[in-house]
Amino acid sequence: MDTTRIGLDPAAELTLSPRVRSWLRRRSSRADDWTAAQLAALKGDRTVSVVIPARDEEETVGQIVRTIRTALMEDDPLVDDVLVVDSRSRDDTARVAAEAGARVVAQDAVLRPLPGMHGKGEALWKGLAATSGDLVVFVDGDLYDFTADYIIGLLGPLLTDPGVDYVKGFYHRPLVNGSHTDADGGGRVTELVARPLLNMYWPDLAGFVQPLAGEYAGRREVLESIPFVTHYGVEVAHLIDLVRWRGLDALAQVDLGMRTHRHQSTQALGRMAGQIMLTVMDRLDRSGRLTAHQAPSTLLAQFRRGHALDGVERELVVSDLAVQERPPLRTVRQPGPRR
Ligand SMILES: O=c1ccn([C@@H]2O[C@H](COP(=O)(O)OP(=O)(O)O)[C@@H](O)[C@H]2O)c(=O)[nH]1
Ligand SMILES: O=C(O)[C@@H](COP(=O)(O)O)O[C@H]1O[C@H](CO)[C@@H](O)[C@H](O)[C@H]1O
Repeated sequence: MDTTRIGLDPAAELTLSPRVRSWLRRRSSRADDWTAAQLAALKGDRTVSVVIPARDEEETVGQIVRTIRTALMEDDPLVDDVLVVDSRSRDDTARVAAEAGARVVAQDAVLRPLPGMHGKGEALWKGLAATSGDLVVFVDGDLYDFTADYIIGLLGPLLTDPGVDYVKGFYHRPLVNGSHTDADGGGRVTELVARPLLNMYWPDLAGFVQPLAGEYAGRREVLESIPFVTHYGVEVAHLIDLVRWRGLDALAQVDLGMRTHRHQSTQALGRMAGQIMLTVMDRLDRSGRLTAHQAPSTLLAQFRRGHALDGVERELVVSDLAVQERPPLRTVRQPGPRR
């Protein structure tokens, strides 16, 4: 595409906007900028909850919980509560997490009079409801190389700068496929879907290295004031909603080094991508920037090896990608942390 067609001087160096470059300088940090002892001393009477959404994570959740308990509850009292939200697991996630020392709640047991919704965003919203920490840290339960530095890094800006409301982690994301590792092949939905869409419609968010990172933290009063999209739309919706409500400067990011996790299949990521696209289109529609004359279908037809179908040597798999949305938690119950 000819850059002049979109108003760019062909000779100009293509770079981030001055606002984003300034934000990068001021709002990026590293996990080793702080120590657990320093932050534990700075914490004062503020409390910290860690929420781990976990669906079928029996292989990894125990080590994550033990690491947090040992380093950040016993050695240095930085964390006050570790909650694993058992998200309809079909394995021993709940037992493994409890034996490792976590509090465990079943996703559908929280705020029970409400009918249950589905997916990761629901697990996170229920985890927020089932904890009381003034600061809340979200960590995926499928991480292979989790260290306490993830939590320390995410809490650093929140405990040292009252102007920061929400902190995203970033890291190198290898794609590990059996014996083969692509050093930067992870974050496939980030690179193929989320990053292009955010750059197109919310260029102020272009400085986030990992906009879909599953490790992030925020102030409770802020987290309880934003909606949680269900399934995998939750992360992209948080950034869009927060930058609009609190402004870019209330957001920060921290370098957590490296992240390896259990990878989903390409077709599973196709469903995730669809949920993220539906979430983005919803936000564009709400802001009047992309009014759909016809609502997008939420059905996704995928094909895999298997039974022949109508002359095609493939098995048809149709999924409904529809996402829902939990309202801000404070609209559902009394605001603020419950001691
Ligand atoms: O319905 C769900 C789907 C996912 N998860 C958890 O959310 C985290 C991230 O999900 P996943 O690993 O599937 O996403 P990916 O990291 O592959 O993008 C993991 O701890 C999952 O166990 C969950 O609690 N409920
Ligand atoms: O970043 C991504 O593209 C996806 C998939 O990562 P991989 O390609 O499996 O490394 O993973 C993230 O996206 C999800 C949706 O926001 C988050 O919920 C996950 O925590 C995060 O791992």
